[in-house]
Amino acid sequence: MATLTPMMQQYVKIKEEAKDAILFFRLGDFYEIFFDDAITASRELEITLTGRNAGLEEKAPMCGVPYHAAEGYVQRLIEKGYKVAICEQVETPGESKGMMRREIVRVVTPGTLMESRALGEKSNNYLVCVTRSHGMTAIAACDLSTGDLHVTSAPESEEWLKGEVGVYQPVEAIGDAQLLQLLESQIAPLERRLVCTPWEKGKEDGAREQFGEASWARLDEERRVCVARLFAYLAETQKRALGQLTKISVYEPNHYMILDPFTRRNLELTETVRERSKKGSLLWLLDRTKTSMGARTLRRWIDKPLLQRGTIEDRLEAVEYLHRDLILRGDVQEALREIYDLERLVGRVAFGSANGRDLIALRDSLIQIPALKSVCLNSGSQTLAATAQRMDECADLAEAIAAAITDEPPVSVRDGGLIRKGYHEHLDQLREASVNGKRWIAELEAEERRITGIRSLKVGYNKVFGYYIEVTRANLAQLPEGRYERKQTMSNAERYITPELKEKESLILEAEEKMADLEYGLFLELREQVAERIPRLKALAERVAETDVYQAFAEASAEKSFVRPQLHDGYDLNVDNGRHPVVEAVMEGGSFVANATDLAEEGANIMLITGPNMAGKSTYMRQVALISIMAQIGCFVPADRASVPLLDRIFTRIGAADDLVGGQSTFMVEMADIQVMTQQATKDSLIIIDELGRGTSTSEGMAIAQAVIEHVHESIGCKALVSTHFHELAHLEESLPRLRNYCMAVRESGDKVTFLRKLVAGAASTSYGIYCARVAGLPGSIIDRAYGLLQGFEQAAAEVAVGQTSGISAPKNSASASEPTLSKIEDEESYAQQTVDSVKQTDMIREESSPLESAVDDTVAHSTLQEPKDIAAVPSDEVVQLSIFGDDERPAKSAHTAPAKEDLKVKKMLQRVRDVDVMNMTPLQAMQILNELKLEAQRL
Ligand SMILES: Nc1ncnc2c1ncn2[C@@H]1O[C@H](COP(=O)(O)OP(=O)(O)OP(=O)(O)O)[C@@H](O)[C@H]1O
Repeated sequence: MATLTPMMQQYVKIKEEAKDAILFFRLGDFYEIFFDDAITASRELEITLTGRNAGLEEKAPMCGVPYHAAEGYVQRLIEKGYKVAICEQVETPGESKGMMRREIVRVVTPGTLMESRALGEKSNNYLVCVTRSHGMTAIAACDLSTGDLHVTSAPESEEWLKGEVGVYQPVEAIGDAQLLQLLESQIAPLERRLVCTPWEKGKEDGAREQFGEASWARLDEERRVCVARLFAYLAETQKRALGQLTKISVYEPNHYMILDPFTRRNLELTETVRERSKKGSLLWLLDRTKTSMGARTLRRWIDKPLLQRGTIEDRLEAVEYLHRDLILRGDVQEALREIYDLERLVGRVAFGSANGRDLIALRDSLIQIPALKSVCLNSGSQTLAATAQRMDECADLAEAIAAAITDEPPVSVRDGGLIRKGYHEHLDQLREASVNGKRWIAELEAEERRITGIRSLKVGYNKVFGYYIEVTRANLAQLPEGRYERKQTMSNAERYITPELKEKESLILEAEEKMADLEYGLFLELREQVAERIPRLKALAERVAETDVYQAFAEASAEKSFVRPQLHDGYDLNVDNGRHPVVEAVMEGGSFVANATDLAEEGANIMLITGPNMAGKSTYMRQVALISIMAQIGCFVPADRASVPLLDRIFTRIGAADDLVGGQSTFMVEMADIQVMTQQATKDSLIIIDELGRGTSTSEGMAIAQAVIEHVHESIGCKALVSTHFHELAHLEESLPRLRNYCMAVRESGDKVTFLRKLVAGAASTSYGIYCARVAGLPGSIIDRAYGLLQGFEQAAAEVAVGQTSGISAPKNSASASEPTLSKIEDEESYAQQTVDSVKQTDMIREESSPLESAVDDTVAHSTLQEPKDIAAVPSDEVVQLSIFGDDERPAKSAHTAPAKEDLKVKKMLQRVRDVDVMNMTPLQAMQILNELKLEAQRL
């Protein structure tokens, strides 16, 4: 039987330690990859797959990458979701007999990347560990590149876990297999990608030692378990000291507003729903930070609005000073501009990869601190002064670096040229020796020419023979006897040496070698000094980042005319002329229409908003949520005045892009969300539901919507904004004392509808669905027919309503409540059956089209409708609700007889037309559906 070669035996043994990673096996100047790893890597990296004799009958598949270019390849594999184990030769050639020793020196994983090229400057790169112990679920989130480590825990709850992990947008997760499964199914589809590794090993002693007895003692049991596991994973993959991990930031979940992953996405806090880009998000709007640390902190703040009023007021106080004092703001910005990414610099120092340039960047950053500090101390703001007071200038370090490192050091730390003259006596002597030696040699040429009289004589150098004197063949006769020793014969010349030349040469070479070693040693010493100050530097970075966020808030607030919100511990939320900050920012010409909000414990706390598509309902509801979030992160808000309570949670159910998860239908997702909401919302929460109950048949949807609204009203008592297409729900205002109807005002003139974007009291009377269909270009005959049918339906519904109590009641039996309107229009049995079928089919069509409703494209659909030229110019008394069916506009009343089969088709068609939710579609989807409708219409 064939046996593996000794080297391949070594490979196989090492590969055992890194089964889930691609093993880069160092052989000379290459990392070689073998067997299945080679097949995967050659495919993913598009490199040639070859074979190597491994002692087996067939060659082992192999591919390789040069060691100096490995970083890029490793990165590409990591980006594709692989882990890479780096195996190095850990002894120099010839050190021992036989096979050279090799070991895995590091396993690179998505969550443990240190190479800055692969890391987003303005975002963290989190690895999370999730564990279950002592009846609790714990989360530890770590960014190894900055040394950030956050830990928290809560009584076991999947909802909580999903929400909390989502905050970190992790790229990698480890811990309990079961919890990871949950994350894989729930978080991974929302985040870019999540590499999960079940991990049971803990290293409590190691972690305790790392973070110190005192901070360990403060951790609850379940948090210790979690941190210990995370630490074990890091220790095992990184195989080196992790000096950047100095502090555990412990927090309690109830210190922050809870925002579940959907709410964060729906409100577009850090990225947009559709493109998933930062542009168009709240983060994008507010990011006026000058440093990467500031940018990362801003993102964290936006993801975690505060619940302690004192801390929020502190932030607002700093923002206020910076907001009103332009010069102060300018000075702070100026000082921040020159500060590099201290956190990542520190990370590289701890990791051992910081070079001379990193230390110079550190020096330059530290030099700015006194100026920043003094500006903040003299700002008048207590918050800024307190932050500045805690800024450790680390002046000793700045001086040490300035004294040691040259201004423009090379990238490499091993080849010299790093250390300043005058820093180290022996180094200076060596330099002197080298310089003198070189000068002596430079002078030698002239001297020998003079002595020999040979003008073409020259002194040269090559790697094999070192320095030599070269004389051309033609001049050999002129050489004085015995002066030189022949070393090398060339075709046209002879090369000679002299003992003195050799002496100088060894002096120079020795000096240069020693110099490089000495410089490297001195550099490492200095880097070690920096490493000792990592906790101080990290604390400084935190303060700088905070200051940066304050000035960013102030800058954005000044530019966008935001005002300082008044926070209070009560219930009521009052906003005068509130705006949606991002919609406003992207709209040209400042035409955003501001709207007020008044939600009061003693008055109305539920707003039921009706109105046609595109009227601005979603924008308004999101704006209320955003104003609260901005206030609770300590930023000014887009309004003329805002008095806001501390919300413990914002819950949104906005029908956009929410059916991404697990292929569930929109309706199922909606119901699951509502279930969570009913369980978790408290009186201090804000609930926002857009298009409640739209995923199912009209009557069932309406019934569910009513039941949910009643529950919010009666049992939860929180503030709620609910939009609905069901105008019929307006009657709830009569039975629910704390609910008020609102609608978005619309003005009609002739056959044009103008959206005024103004919120007014009262309910909307129509949804303008057919109007939208006309604007979308459906044939006139269909539109006329649709109006005729609609009139018939309305009449029939009115007749039916006469015999019923007002409004609809929660259905006791959904079967009986599922087809009230259509089935009652006709009494013919066969027609009733057809109608039931048609309703069912309509429902199916809705189900099918639900994914189309998952994305919002306002702009294209928007542009198909007439817009007001100048909204501000619309007199307020014109802001009234009119029926689109002005008598003169309405088509002649058609005789309403028992409908023929065609009518049924038209009804179905009409139903679809009414259901088309153009605003919630991408342009492509809208075009597709409109084409379909046109074709169908032509067939009719
Ligand atoms: N207050 C406002 N001032 C100016 N323009 C606005 C305002 N509110 C919304 N808009 C514009 O109208 C567009 C549609 O708004 P929005 O999506 O909120 O409508 P909607 O009533 O929720 O519609 P749908 O029911 O179809 O979802 C927005 O993209 C924005 O461009």
